[in-house]
Amino acid sequence: MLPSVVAMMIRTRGLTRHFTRHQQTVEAVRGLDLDVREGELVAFLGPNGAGKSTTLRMLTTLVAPTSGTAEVAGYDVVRDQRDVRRSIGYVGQGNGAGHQQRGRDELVSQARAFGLSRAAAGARADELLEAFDLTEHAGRPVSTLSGGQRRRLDVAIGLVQSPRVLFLDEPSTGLDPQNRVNLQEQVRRLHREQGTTIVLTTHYLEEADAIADRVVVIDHGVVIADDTAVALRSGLGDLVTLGLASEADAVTAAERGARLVPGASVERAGAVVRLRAPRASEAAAGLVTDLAATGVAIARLEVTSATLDDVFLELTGRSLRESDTAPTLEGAPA
Ligand SMILES: Nc1ncnc2c1ncn2[C@@H]1O[C@H](COP(=O)(O)OP(=O)(O)OP(=O)(O)O)[C@@H](O)[C@H]1O
Repeated sequence: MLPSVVAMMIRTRGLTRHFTRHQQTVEAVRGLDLDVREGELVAFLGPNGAGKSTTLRMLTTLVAPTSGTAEVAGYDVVRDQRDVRRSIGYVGQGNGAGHQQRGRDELVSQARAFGLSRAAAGARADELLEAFDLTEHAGRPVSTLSGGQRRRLDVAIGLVQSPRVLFLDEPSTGLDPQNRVNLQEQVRRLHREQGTTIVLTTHYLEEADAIADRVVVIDHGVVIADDTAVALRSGLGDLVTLGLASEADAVTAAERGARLVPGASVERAGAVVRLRAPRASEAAAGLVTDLAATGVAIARLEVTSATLDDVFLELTGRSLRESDTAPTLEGAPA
């Protein structure tokens, strides 16, 4: 029996997975506590090897937890594997679609595998082809589709059984920027129109920012931040960079900035001053006027909002863009 109402669509407590190979242990996921409500669109963001895929594979019953618990749609991922699988769609990394099959046939056979009649399977396939702009390519063998079209077909296949939760593992990796944006739009539309709970993994900062209601930042198998992208970024504040005509002017600007911008952290390097503070952009105009009145000439002014990469840097001391290499078994954290 499918519980129609569950308090949380996903609930994990102390979810942990170790891998042991050649007598070395990697703690891929370490004590994950996570609650995802029905209808949320959540992105797991983290560098390669952070534990995102392993988390997804536990939630989709593909990998058993070493310890801890996880429930999906009200079902335990260890005890109620069949019910979990019936409630979810899962699109793994790479292409799941068979290469010689035609796109529409692939969708129909998946739908038939889930027990739909021939007519209902055909109707569902057509509906999904339409939703993912694939109708005109429906009769082509999957091997002839472009990377973006194939990925959209993968996501469509994950939706055949109208799952309560859709898991997407790095859906846009390997796609060019245009196809990536296109896929993101389709995912957001699916979420908006159908209200499907969606959990996806990504190591693209822009993707997490653009697509998700909520960003769970994972590093070395633990959650290091969990909030909306806006809240994560605004927690760090805006960055105001002032280029001054001389070092002496920069010293004055740093002093005035520290006084005039509430809660600012101020750094000076030569003739450049950087101020970071919540809503510093609003205080920037007042600072410019103040400095002009003091006779300090500003050669350059730049105001930028924090990015998710700044958030990751603040939390870990590493840039997500730079730390994007997979740790080896030897290099993994103990
Ligand atoms: N089957 C396995 N055997 C041994 N180690 C594994 C296995 N699967 C994952 N790992 C290790 O667990 C850690 C977490 O891997 P995981 O794939 O979950 O990270 P990820 O955040 O999804 O990375 P990516 O973005 O590269 O997919 C890595 O150090 C990885 O090498």
